[in-house]
Amino acid sequence: MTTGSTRDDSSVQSPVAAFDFVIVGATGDLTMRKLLPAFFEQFCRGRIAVGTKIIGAARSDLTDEAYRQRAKEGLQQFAASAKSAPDKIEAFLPFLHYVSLDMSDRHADWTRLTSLLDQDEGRSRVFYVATAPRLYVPTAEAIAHNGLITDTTRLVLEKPIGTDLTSADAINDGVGKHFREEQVFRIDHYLGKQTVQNILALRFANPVLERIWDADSIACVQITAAETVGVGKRGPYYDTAGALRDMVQNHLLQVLCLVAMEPPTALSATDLRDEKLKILRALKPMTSEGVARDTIRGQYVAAAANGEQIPGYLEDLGTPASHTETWLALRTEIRTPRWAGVPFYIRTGKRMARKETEIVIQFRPQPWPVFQDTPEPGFLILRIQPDEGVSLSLSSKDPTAPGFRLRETQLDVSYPQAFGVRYPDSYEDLLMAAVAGDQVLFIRRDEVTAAWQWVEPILKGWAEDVRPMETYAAGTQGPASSDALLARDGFAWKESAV
Ligand SMILES: NC(=O)C1=CN([C@@H]2O[C@H](COP(=O)(O)OP(=O)(O)OC[C@H]3O[C@@H](n4cnc5c(N)ncnc54)[C@H](OP(=O)(O)O)[C@@H]3O)[C@@H](O)[C@H]2O)C=CC1
Ligand SMILES: O=C1O[C@H](COP(=O)(O)O)[C@@H](O)[C@H](O)[C@H]1O
Repeated sequence: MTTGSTRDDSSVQSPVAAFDFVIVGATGDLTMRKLLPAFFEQFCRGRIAVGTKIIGAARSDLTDEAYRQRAKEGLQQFAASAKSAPDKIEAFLPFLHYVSLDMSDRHADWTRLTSLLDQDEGRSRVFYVATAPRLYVPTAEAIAHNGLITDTTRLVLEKPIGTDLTSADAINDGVGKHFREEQVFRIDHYLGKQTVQNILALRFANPVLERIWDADSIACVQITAAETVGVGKRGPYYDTAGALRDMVQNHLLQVLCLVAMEPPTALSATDLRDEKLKILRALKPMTSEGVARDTIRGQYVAAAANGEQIPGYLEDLGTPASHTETWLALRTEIRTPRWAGVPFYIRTGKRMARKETEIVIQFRPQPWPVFQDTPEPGFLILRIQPDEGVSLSLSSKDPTAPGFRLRETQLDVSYPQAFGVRYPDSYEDLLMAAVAGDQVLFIRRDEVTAAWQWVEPILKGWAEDVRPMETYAAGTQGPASSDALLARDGFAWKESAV
């Protein structure tokens, strides 16, 4: 893996060879909040060579100067290093250029964009499509039509890749007419998170863990991605997606794959993605009965929490009715020898009680009684965000009590403390990996297909209402029925202490 090292915040690294990076959708939310700040952080670390061009493209009529001014305001608001290094912003802005262009229109005037692009065939050229997904194929076609695809040209596609298997196939087929699979970089920003990449390090660099990483030792796995925010400005998109398409089909299935996969032969894009694909294909298919039994969906309603009145989803959206789930929980299994019979639970939602993304590995209990107290089940918790780290709970002898009384204690590693650095945003690694042509952190077409194949029966079951929508009060962990999903198997959600 060429990416993923944790960096000393003060260290300056050597620049990568100058490249051309076209952001299609350059005035949008994603560009301002994530993409430009990511490049800026890389610039602060010395990674952006003189001669690099970051070319914003959108239909709005802007000059380079006006775009740089917008970018500056965006960086001041969203870039982590903007406050400590304000002078760097001025030094970074000249790398930015702007082209006013409808990138989905092959017959528009592409001369300015063409003239900005370097003609050196060996130079890395990236088109990052940060527009609505319906523009992905027309944009790829227009780029091809205007003769801008070299051997070292890459196309980065934002999620979502489709809303179901058919639409995903249409996007993949459409861009595949012009770009080879090795040139297509389907982004999943969870793979850019250091803590997600660290799942591989924990598992495959620590034999003590890998040896107990199976159904003999592990009783269940819980993956939670809880957000406190609502749908914000992205309501119109979200209402057509819902939590299953927005979080599970991509991010959380990818996380599950990293937790469950067999060791790859090497950390190459092919080996890693082959192993993830095997897990996606081994997920127990959801039947209609399975959807009714093993899934729960919910929508948040207005509630008071922490002295604050939180609006419901319909108020957030400004609509009288919606059938979109803002929360879900599900149970699945992986049909491999390693995982036979181990339930994997996934839970995600908006407007939950706390922001936390974590993976809980619950170990099997002690098979014979030694102590009068029943030891707590052992847990290994991988904290993806925001309190990045890992903890292992151990039953320990309570020194304040007579005899052998047991208490749960923690071995805890906080990554920011251990490494003493700012944690880079996930887009930093991903953008630079796309420039380098390294696909290890990107999703291959067959993974997208397999993920949709598994998700589709759930969408169908929900469309047929085999599992009716529930509501949950904003600011809570979701509908009460989610406890029953685990209780049935003798488990409970492991909630972090607050
Ligand atoms: N925002 C986020 O947090 C996330 C977004 N995404 C995905 O990223 C993509 C972009 O999202 P977001 O930034 O929120 O969207 P926005 O609506 O904020 O921005 C869309 C951008 O596309 C430009 N645009 C629209 N049509 C064209 C066109 N024909 N040619 C060139 N530019 C065009 C718009 O500018 P103009 O109107 O001037 O052309 C604008 O810059 C979507 O696919 C979204 O699902 C994924 C994960 C998170
Ligand atoms: O892709 C998305 O992810 C975010 C959550 O990302 P995180 O890095 O903050 O965990 C989610 O809010 C958004 O709805 C979804 O589209």
